[in-house]
Amino acid sequence: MLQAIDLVKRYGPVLALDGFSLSVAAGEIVGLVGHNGAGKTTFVEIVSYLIRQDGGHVTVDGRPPSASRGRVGVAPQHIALYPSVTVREHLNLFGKLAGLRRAALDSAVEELTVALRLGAFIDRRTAGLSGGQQRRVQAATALINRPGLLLLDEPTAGADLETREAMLDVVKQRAGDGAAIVYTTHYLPELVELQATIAVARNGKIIARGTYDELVDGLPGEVRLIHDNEEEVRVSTTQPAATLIDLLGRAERPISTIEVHNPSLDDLYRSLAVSDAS
Ligand SMILES: Nc1ncnc2c1ncn2[C@@H]1O[C@H](COP(=O)(O)OP(=O)(O)OP(=O)(O)O)[C@@H](O)[C@H]1O
Repeated sequence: MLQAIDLVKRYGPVLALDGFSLSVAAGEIVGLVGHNGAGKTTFVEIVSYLIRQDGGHVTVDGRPPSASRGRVGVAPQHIALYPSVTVREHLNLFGKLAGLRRAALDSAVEELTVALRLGAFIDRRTAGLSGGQQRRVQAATALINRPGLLLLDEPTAGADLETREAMLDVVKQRAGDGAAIVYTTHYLPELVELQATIAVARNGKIIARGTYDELVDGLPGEVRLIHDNEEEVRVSTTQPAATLIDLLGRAERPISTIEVHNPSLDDLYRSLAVSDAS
């Protein structure tokens, strides 16, 4: 559905994209991760035809971004809503712009109102909504016409639990219906929950791509125990469950706290930085 090959984008002396290649199949969720400035938003902006690349090729379902409007739903990182327009008016506006009419539009608005839990504020202007509520409205505008490609740039940034759950449920459902999804985040557990393929961007290119198990399994996590006398034990381990059982079996004092940390995105970046340098 989405194919990007060797994209290059320069901002003066800054090389924002430097041979960025990524493909996403119908029904696939790709979790695009990477440090600040890695090029994720620049990539999303090129695919959504907000900016042009200086080199490389990108197609959506075989067409260039200039001919793909309506097939691509974008929820940008920075909220872009009309402050004095209500949520319902936003959905109607974006739906009509995407070609939906009457019954189809009404049912799409109804479906998203339920799925993204917009009902309590559907007739309020967006200016008065909380950040999490605005995020949900922004996502709804991207989803309204069931586009074949969804670009969701940090759709849960600053979101509360309810917003995050609603968003993840809708994303899973749309992928199940066949949409290709690029999901940018700084939060690895979301990608685990979405069963996403993970693509790691660094310095304007994708340097690794794979399932969670392929990329993250085998990286060390940590088990931390605190005894009732406040003595602390920390063990770095690739097998947290086995290590925890072992430590509990050998503990000679009662334990007041147990913490198990799975590998984080930072652990993944560190491991890739090490393999890059070697
Ligand atoms: N309009 C612009 N003008 C100049 N430089 C830009 C512009 N947009 C992006 N850049 C630069 O391009 C590089 C890539 O930025 P981009 O926003 O794509 O990164 P990102 O991976 O999305 O980061 P974040 O996680 O912070 O959102 C950065 O060095 C950034 O400063």
